[in-house]
Amino acid sequence: MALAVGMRVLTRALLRPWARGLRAAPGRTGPAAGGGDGVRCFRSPRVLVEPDPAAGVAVVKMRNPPVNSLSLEFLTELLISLEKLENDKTFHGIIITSDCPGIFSAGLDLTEMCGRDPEHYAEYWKAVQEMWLRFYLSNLVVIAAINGISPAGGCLLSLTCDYRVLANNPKYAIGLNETLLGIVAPFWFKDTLVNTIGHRSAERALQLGLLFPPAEALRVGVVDQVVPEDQVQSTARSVMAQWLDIPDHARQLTKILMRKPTADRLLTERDADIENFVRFICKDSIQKSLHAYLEKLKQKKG
Ligand SMILES: CCCCCCCCCCC/C=C/C(=O)SCCNC(=O)CCNC(=O)[C@H](O)C(C)(C)COP(=O)(O)OP(=O)(O)OC[C@H]1O[C@@H](n2cnc3c(N)ncnc32)[C@H](O)[C@@H]1OP(=O)(O)O
Repeated sequence: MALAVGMRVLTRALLRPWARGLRAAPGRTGPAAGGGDGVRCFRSPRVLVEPDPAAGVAVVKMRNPPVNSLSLEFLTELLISLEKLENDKTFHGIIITSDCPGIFSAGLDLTEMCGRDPEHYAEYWKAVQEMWLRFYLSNLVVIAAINGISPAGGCLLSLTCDYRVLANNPKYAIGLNETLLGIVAPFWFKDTLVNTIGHRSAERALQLGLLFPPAEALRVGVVDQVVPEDQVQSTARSVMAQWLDIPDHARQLTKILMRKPTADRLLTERDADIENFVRFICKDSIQKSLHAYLEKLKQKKG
């Protein structure tokens, strides 16, 4: 228990000033109607939280259209929602899913990594680290109901969860495809994938930038279950019930036991990781490839 409390204190202490500022800002987030049972439902412009107090579960819907790219503001709102749910003793589990049809998350927001200054890159990267740390170490059961394509950072967010349910739609794919963009998945992205699918499969997937369609994602273990699209949410709910049957303290401590060494690696190298990212992303060659990639995305439309 002391370990669990220690981890919560540590991760809370890591909450960035940008998050504190936003939390205090009136009108950005705020309590909304949550029923007559005293449980509050928190909303923010890009995150919709649907609480089910009787089940001890909240569904967190990402709605940052068009593609749920993980911008600085969106990451901040996601973290604040997570923190609020963690601090509310009503909740023991969350299901994270998308409100954008066909897209779980397009990953990190490329516009946050292009044509900005080094200070911005550092701030953005710290927010990405924070998202990973907070979700990876959350004391809640976190289940991803993946109802759309989920490349790169979108896959990373799924990999922080305790269980992944993917909709069986041939248009959906999931994976860390960074090499296809000419960028390198950082060591903690890599560690999370290795912890999920093993070293050999991770090495192949990372070098080739593989995006796995549902059947392959299940075979390699990137996801735990593939179900018809209309059963993703209900499956996530029944899996959640099974996880919530386990005594919470034993499950939480086991989660920390399994994940702490991986998280510690980033925690001890956090500043160096930010410096590496800023140095890497500021390179002319990287900026050119990211610009070209964004242009290609825009031209795709016609
Ligand atoms: C030495 C070691 C040092 C290591 C240092 C670290 C190195 C850096 C590591 C960085 C890790 C990066 C992780 C990432 O997550 S990068 C992002 C990866 N994501 C993708 O490649 C997905 C890109 N998007 C798509 O493929 C499609 O958009 C998608 C299939 C998701 C949806 O297709 P759809 O046809 O529905 O929509 P559009 O393509 O038309 O897109 C609509 C608009 O959204 C914009 N868009 C899309 N994706 C992003 C994004 N990730 N960020 C920002 N904006 C995005 C797209 O441009 C369209 O915009 P417009 O409407 O303005 O045209």
